[in-house]
Amino acid sequence: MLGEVLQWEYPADAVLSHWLRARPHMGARDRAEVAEAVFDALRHLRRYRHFAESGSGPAARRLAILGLASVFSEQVLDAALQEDEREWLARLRRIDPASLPAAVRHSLPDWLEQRLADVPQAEALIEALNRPAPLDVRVNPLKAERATVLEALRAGPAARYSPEPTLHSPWGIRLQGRPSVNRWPLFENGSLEVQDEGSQVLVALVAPKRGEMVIDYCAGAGGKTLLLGALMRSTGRLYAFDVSAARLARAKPRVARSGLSNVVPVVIRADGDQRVKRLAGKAHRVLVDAPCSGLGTLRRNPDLKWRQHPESLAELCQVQARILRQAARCVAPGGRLVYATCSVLPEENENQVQAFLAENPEFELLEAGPILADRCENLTFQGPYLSLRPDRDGTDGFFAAAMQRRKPA
Ligand SMILES: C[S@@+](CC[C@H](N)C(=O)[O-])C[C@H]1O[C@@H](n2cnc3c(N)ncnc32)[C@H](O)[C@@H]1O
Repeated sequence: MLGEVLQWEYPADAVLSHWLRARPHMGARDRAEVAEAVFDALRHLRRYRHFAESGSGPAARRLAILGLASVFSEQVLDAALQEDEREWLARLRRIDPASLPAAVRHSLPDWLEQRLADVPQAEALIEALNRPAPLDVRVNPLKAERATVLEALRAGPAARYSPEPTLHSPWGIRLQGRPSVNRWPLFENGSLEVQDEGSQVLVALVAPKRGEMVIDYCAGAGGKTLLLGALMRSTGRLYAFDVSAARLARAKPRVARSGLSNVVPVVIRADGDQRVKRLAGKAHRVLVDAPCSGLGTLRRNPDLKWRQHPESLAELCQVQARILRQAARCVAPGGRLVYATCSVLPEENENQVQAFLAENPEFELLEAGPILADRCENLTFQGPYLSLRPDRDGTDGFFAAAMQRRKPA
């Protein structure tokens, strides 16, 4: 299966789910261990490939052994290996990672190692992106209170996942391990959704109010739509736009579970969409959760660093600029435009916002800190943007900028 993942034809989690679905009799623990080993191999692929050069036998087996070494104790794994494999692994265990070149140690392609070097405290960020993430869920404020849900989780079988309130988001609960949240009654009745804490904070920056007209311009499967709608207390109108009908379709059951009645999903065209044109200058808030490299989510999607390349990134940057320009036209005078990504690269983030503001003087940048002060505690701000990082904030990497269309004088 690792061999198939390494063809890069499909995202790793899709290959893994397909493989696991074909093995219905495999136990929950075995499934979790296979998933962990595959993701570990993807996280550390460059380092493991460097190590695998010294072994013998099929390369995918050597990579799999290195992934499994992160899951099983030395004793358990060694018992399943051949003599030469045991000796090879023992030799590797003695290598000091600090002796390896940085890009090999960090398991990054050269181009990405160079781009990340410009980000402040790059080493800490890269190390955090190379570690597995906990799972964050969000309480649906329309249906439940965080304290009540937390109490219920701690009193039931979910207690083994050590539920804790998230530090920054007032709606989040952090779980350790790999719980199957989608089978929990609180999930089925719409009280809980899976959503990274960073994504929750980003919605707080949009801060929609009751009765407003709001557009989630790149709504996808509705991760942020659901919280936007709940903050509007299911009033007003919340357009969920996306060019992908398949992604929007995945939002449908989630909206149904959440109890929201203000969401209007619309499949739009990338250019010249008439529905978008009709909304020119009308929306109080527009969120652009732009398609991006996703490099801020490497903890959960480690294959992204191997699936992206400088050309795909340059293309994404052009798409981002175009979507931002189009979405901005929908913002009413005095209304708010939020541009967000789950990337940590300046070219997808600050640089996009600066270029947009230079071209569109009718928009001004707002300070994210004061907007978030009443809802989200313990956040660090350096400048006007919201920037979240796994090493500092414990969330995936996110960026967001809030802008306002000036009212005519
Ligand atoms: C980062 S994802 C959105 C994730 C979603 N907001 C969430 O929180 O779950 C970006 C989305 O932008 C959509 N997209 C790509 N090009 C677009 C365009 N020109 N206009 C609107 N949406 C677009 C993609 O289909 C994708 O669903």
